[in-house]
Amino acid sequence: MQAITTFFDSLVSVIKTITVMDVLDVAIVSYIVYVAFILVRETRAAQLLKGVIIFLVAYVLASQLGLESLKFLLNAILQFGVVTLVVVFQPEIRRALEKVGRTKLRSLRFFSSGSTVDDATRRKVEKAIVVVCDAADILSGKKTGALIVIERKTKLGDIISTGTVVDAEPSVELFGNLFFVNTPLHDGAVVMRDGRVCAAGCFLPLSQNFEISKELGTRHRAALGVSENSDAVVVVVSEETGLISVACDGHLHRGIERDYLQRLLSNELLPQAPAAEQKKRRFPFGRREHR
Ligand SMILES: Nc1ncnc2c1ncn2[C@@H]1O[C@H](COP(=O)(O)OP(=O)(O)OP(=O)(O)O)[C@@H](O)[C@H]1O
Repeated sequence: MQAITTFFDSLVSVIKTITVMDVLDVAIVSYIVYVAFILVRETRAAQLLKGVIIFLVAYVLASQLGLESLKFLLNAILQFGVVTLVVVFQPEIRRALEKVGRTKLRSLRFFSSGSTVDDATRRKVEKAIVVVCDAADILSGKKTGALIVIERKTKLGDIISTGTVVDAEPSVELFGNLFFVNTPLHDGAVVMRDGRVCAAGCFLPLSQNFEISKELGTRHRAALGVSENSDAVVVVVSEETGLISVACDGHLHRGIERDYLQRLLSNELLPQAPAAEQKKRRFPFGRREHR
């Protein structure tokens, strides 16, 4: 009984020393950990996170139990580990930092005041989405390979500069011409910006993801690559199978029907009303991922 009283006394005295700033401090750190977890949840960095936690637990145990050799070894790994992790996970770190950079205050729930895109831009994007879907459907039927990158907030100037500037209103005929086999611009990707076809024949970075299915060639790897390094949405039509796929946020969604493609692109590219935005999930019709 005496021990319990002493325990509660010391608990109360510890609680009394907690200030508002301590609570704020813990809340901020918890939020950062939560955001970091959300950012890495569906990337290969998630496995890394587990590895790091196991490593830290081993380090603490080694220190507590006085296992000096193990502690020395873990210490040595730790010294090189940080640099190695930064090099190996450079794409993930870059993407996470870009995501943080793209966060707008008003997109936080407290500041949310609805859509900021004017009606004219919205109509232009809506029209472009329909054209991209129609074109993808037709190219899919003809088994003509296509790669269409739709720029969002991350500017793709470095990718556009590898191709030829087109700057044209999108149309099914234009996409048909651009991807027609053996024409000068059919090799590479078309980049769209603000509802217009900005450039064609662009070279994209290939994905470094070693978990991608072996049956996927460089067109799909290029689509994934640009979606890993930016917030672009990429539509791919396979020359081999005619399948339509979409790469977004480092994920490839294969075998998509035209109508599903239109709903998906609308969800990703058109700002939602605040209430709808809260309900919105990425790829709301279920993940169709095949790697
Ligand atoms: N880094 C790249 N950037 C842009 N386009 C690329 C890139 N790599 C390949 N491509 C395009 O993909 C074409 C080659 O596709 P490949 O057959 O290797 O890929 P795939 O994923 O198997 O596609 P498909 O199913 O259409 O055959 C190239 O001719 C080129 O048009």
